[in-house]
Amino acid sequence: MPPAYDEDADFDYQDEVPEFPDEAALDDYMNDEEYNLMSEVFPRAKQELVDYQGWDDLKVKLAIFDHDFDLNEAMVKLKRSLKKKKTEEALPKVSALEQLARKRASDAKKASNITPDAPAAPSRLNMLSSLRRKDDSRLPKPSLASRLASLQSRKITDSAQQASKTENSSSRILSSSVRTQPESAEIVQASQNSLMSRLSKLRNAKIQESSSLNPVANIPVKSKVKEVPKNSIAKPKSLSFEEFLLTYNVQELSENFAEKDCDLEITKVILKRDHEQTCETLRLKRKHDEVFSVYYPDTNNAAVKKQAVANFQKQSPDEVILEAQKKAFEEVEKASKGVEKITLDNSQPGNKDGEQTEETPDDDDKPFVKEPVIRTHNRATVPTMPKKPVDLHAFLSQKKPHLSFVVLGHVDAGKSTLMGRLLYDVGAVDNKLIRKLKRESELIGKSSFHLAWVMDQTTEERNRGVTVDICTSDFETKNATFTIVDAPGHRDFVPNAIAGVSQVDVAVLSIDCSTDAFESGFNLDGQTKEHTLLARSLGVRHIVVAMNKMDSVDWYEGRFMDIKSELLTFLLDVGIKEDQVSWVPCSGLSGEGVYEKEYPIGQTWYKGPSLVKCLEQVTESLHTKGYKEITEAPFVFSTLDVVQGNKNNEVILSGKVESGCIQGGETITIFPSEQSVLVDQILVGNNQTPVAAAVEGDFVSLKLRNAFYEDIQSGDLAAIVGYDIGSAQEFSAQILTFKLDRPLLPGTSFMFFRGSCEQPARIKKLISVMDKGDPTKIIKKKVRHLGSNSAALVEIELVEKKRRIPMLTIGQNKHLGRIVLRKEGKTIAGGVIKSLDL
Ligand SMILES: Nc1nc2c(ncn2[C@@H]2O[C@H](COP(=O)(O)OP(=O)(O)OP(=O)(O)O)[C@@H](O)[C@H]2O)c(=O)[nH]1
Repeated sequence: MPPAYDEDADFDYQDEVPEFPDEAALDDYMNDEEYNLMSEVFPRAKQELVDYQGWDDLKVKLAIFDHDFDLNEAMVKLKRSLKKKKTEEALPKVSALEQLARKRASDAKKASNITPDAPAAPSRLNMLSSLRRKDDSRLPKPSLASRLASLQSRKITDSAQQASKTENSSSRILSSSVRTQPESAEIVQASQNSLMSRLSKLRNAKIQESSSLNPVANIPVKSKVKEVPKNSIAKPKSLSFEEFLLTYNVQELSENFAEKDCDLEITKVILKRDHEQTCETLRLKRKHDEVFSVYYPDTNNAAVKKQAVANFQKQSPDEVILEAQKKAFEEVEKASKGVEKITLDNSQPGNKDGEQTEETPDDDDKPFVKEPVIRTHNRATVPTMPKKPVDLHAFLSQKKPHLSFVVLGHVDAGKSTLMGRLLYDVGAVDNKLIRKLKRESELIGKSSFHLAWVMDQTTEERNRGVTVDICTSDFETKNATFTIVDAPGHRDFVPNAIAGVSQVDVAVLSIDCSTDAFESGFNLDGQTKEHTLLARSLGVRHIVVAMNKMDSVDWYEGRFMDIKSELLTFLLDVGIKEDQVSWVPCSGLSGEGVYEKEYPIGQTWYKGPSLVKCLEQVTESLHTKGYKEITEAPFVFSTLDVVQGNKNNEVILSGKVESGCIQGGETITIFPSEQSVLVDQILVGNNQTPVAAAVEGDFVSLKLRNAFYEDIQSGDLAAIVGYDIGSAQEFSAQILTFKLDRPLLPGTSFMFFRGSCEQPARIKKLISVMDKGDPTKIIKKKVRHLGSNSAALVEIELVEKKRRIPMLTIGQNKHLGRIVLRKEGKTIAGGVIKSLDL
């Protein structure tokens, strides 16, 4: 049994960012690009928060992450939720001016206590202050103003280079600059207050000058400084500019000092700080936007807008791939349509009478040949009586019980040989035919296949050595009559196997017991498991395991037991009960264990019945329906084969009586064409012997009169007049999924099989998931996807609206209400139809 598919392990449908228990978790969550950005922004954020309390690293990182690494935004948000530290500077009730006054007073006091002989060590303030003096010989560096000017000009040059780079880079980066331009303006605006706006004029003047000159050496700093009127200096003389700014942030400066009181150099320092901060923020933001954002032309610049629009009109790499994939699928579809058409075209109807209700498929849809058009006819409403009514009581009591069984198994498991042997041994095939087949097979060097050829009748099957189509053969023993359906073992013909399995009550599972053969048929892509799942899904009531080719392992009991134990585990896992399985060692080639041929002397450990005897026993145990049940049920027939008769409008339908009974002279309606036809004769067996009646379970041929051959296909259903069979395009089904490579989602497409009908279909809706052991127990109602090994109620929609499939629910018929879903060459689910949306 495949392990249950863990729905939630593989598929995380949550789009939200998860909760992070700690900093490490957040770091792990970020991709490389985000992590690098965080490493750049985070230290700056921490610096900004030195005056605040109540934060930790995780909180700060989360704020940055939540604001897409926009430091300004993150800080604004974070600071709102934090408290300022209660430092002297931060005391809310003391104004900046008052603090300044206090500080000056205390400085003055300290200065008065210092004696001239013992000069106090110069305070840091004084040192810095003295460093600024122009005539100070210890000052080799340019003044703060000149340093600022040089810095600004460097930044400007950088920005100019950056801008030109941006313009020449890819369309995406161009778009990035498009987007960030207005934002940069906003950021600058936001970070500048009334003081800043005035000072920006000064900065602009500086930018103009410095961009034309060597930023450091050539600027005549003093003269430049002189251009700005130096008003009274409000800054305490004892404070350096740096210290002054450390004491007061930009906001406080702008609020508490009149513009005229501002020292030019204070302004410059503010400018410097502000400019650096702005440049850094912009750089980070641009970097982030390039990586993560989708850009839109939100500028009034027509050229940029045009460029951005042009960029977006090009195909993205994803679109290129999707387009290529789409084309590839179209090619495949086109090719497969052609193949489909070649076979379907054989059954093209002629222009006969009858009302045509189907549209002619348009040429775009079907480029090669037209779909067969199934016409709808006027159906009869009044039943007709049997020509020569039979006493059904007497008929049923004389009739031997009948059993139909399918032969399943991996390719080359010896199915055809086994059935050939069986037919030969029970006398259904005469010696003459066997000799002829032996001669023919020897001629092409395949003498061991002569028994298989009893079943594999077409030239293709004989040449390839594999069964392609399903073929049926009848035989009879003393106690029962049988119909064998030989299904192909090759995986390419599983749809044919489905058609075969859906017709029968019992499956004979042929296992190749020769060395390593069981293992290759059972493991991986072997057909043994898939066939067993089909048998289980399609309502097979008993499985007889033919442990075949035992001659090749000298009837070794150990081999038999090993295979039995492994296979039984699987059968139990898929829901088959132990008493629904029988085990028979045999050899199709030599005949031991098939019918009456004794086992060789070496085989002493198996005392059970031969394969045929075992089938007789099973027939008896399943044959439980009596006269009342059979006669009261509506006659329903499923078609396996359609042959045109010799007479005009004569058609022979071969198939199985699914319920009820029929006699010659009665009228039936065939669906979906809804033509009502008279049953002229009922024929059974390999020799097509006429019989008076056919009852549930019988494989018969119905010779019909007044039938339109071209409107009948294999898979059609027929019923007694008055019983309606619909052709739904949508229906609800209870399915059991097998091992899935991918979960089933609404919209998942697959091939739908009902009997020998197949059509592309998709999941329309997942309604609920139920307990596998008890389908009445609903486990989950809101279902987003369906994993392996789950039982669920789903809505299925057939894709090809023009090809109608007649259907019955499981409540109406235990066999015909069963379905199989396959995808990419694998059986993915089996199920039953619960209700039809007619
Ligand atoms: N030793 C031995 N060989 C067997 C036996 N039965 C079949 N074979 C050989 O196995 C090969 C395949 O036999 P088939 O009967 O064609 O197998 P199959 O399962 O019908 O094959 P498909 O129809 O292709 O799935 C042939 O060469 C047979 O001669 C058997 O009982 N013993």
